[in-house]
Amino acid sequence: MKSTDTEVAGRSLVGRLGRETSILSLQNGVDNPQRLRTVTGHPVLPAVVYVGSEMAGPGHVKHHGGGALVIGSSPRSEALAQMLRAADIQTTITDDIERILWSKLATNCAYNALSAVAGISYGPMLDVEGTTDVVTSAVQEAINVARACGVLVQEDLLEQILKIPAAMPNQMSSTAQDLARGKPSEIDFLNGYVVRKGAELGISTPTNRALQVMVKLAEMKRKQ
Ligand SMILES: NC(=O)C1=CN([C@@H]2O[C@H](COP(=O)(O)OP(=O)(O)OC[C@H]3O[C@@H](n4cnc5c(N)ncnc54)[C@H](OP(=O)(O)O)[C@@H]3O)[C@@H](O)[C@H]2O)C=CC1
Ligand SMILES: CC(C)(CO)C(=O)C(=O)O
Repeated sequence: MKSTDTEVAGRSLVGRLGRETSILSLQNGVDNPQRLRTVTGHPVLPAVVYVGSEMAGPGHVKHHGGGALVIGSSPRSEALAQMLRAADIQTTITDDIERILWSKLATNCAYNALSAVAGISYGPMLDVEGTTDVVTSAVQEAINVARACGVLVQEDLLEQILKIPAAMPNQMSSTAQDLARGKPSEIDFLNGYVVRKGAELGISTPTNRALQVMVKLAEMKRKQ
């Protein structure tokens, strides 16, 4: 589910889970596992989802690239990973899930809002002069906030992020898909999270703020 639905969906699980049940959070953003733990009282395994997909119609999932999962380590993770691998889902376990969650968040901060506001797929985005500067600035701000939260991302993160448009040229961000479907976006949990944490920790995040506001304005326009 989307980050906007985490509490409602989590609460709906309360009373339906076995005492030993762990929950897997297959979501973008970095704070969903903690929010799910708070409402369910159950262990929650964070997962980072490396896939580009969309619902092209009822019962029709369109795959644009990727397909791997990285899940956080826990006593349950190996059994879960084996189950996922048996279903042909490439799954790895990491002791450093916070770093990977933040790296994915930086990726979402780079492209989701731009794809959503322009209604454009990733392929041609970097051809527009200045887009690389905006992406670089959004990623650098996210890295600064991650560092202030005690999380060091990989050194070549920006370089990897700049390769994504070539790797998933037809992908529209999940935020673009939300806007197109008239659904609330997750922007407050993506660029918005970086802005909130940045404000808390005294780190300036003007590019992420602008990207968040642009998506909020597009959402407002859709409602008019
Ligand atoms: N799409 C992509 O390419 C990628 C998405 N992600 C992340 O994965 C997560 C899910 O995204 P995605 O699958 O695209 O989202 P979708 O909007 O396609 O699907 C969300 C699903 O959650 C269900 N849902 C919503 N509220 C509840 C609830 N209270 N109880 C039970 N189910 C509920 C919805 O049901 P219903 O349809 O009935 O409303 C829907 O089936 C997000 O965090 C997203 O950022 C990560 C990587 C790539
Ligand atoms: C496609 C991808 C990986 C990058 O933006 C994504 O996570 C999303 O659209 O939310």
